[in-house]
Amino acid sequence: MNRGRLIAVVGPSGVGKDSVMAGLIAARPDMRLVRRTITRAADLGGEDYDAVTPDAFAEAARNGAFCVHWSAHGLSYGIPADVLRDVQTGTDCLANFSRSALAQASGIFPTLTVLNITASPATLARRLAGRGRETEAEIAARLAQADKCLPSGLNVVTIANDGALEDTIAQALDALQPARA
Ligand SMILES: Nc1ncnc2c1ncn2[C@@H]1O[C@H](COP(=O)(O)OP(=O)(O)O)[C@@H](O)[C@H]1O
Ligand SMILES: O=P(O)(O)OC[C@H]1O[C@H](OP(=O)(O)OP(=O)(O)O)[C@H](O)[C@@H]1O
Repeated sequence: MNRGRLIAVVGPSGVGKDSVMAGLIAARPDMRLVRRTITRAADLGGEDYDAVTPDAFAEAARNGAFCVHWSAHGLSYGIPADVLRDVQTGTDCLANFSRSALAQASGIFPTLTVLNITASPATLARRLAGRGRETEAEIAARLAQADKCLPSGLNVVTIANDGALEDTIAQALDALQPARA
């Protein structure tokens, strides 16, 4: 079977995951940019997501709407179930992911590829404040979780995003080639 990859983009809050993903999709429109379901108020920016209530999320999860879901920052996040079908039929799918959900995802997606974005603590703090989506307390809580480890044994590409976004995107595009094993 001509399998695609689930490309899970991970890294601390404010590191630039959504920004890098936007650049990747602009250069590789053949990939699917996964639209997540999140129990976050609508229209807060940063990414296009399906905003739902906690009750609606729980019901969707019970009904099998997600292939992977997790909780973080007091929110629930779900990856639509049809991503599994797309990957199995050859489409590379790009998703903003939790480091804590990678072990779960690797059991479902044998072609899981992890794009691990890093930046210094000072860069993270500056970017989160500049983004303006979270309160100061929420930003502090996110910065406290910046150093989470990745599970061992995964296919991981690590790229620093302290410099120009264009450079990071170019490195990521290069690292994600070839598209097929
Ligand atoms: N290389 C970069 N240089 C400068 N600003 C950046 C860079 N990458 C991302 N940003 C900015 O940092 C903020 C956080 O980026 P975002 O993509 O939302 O991160 P994440 O999804 O990892 O939380 C945004 O305001 C974004 O425009
Ligand atoms: O387990 P972790 O790797 O710490 O990730 C926890 C959550 O943080 C990010 O969410 P979100 O996009 O809401 O936040 P961010 O933009 O501030 O990273 C990421 O997509 C996960 O859902």
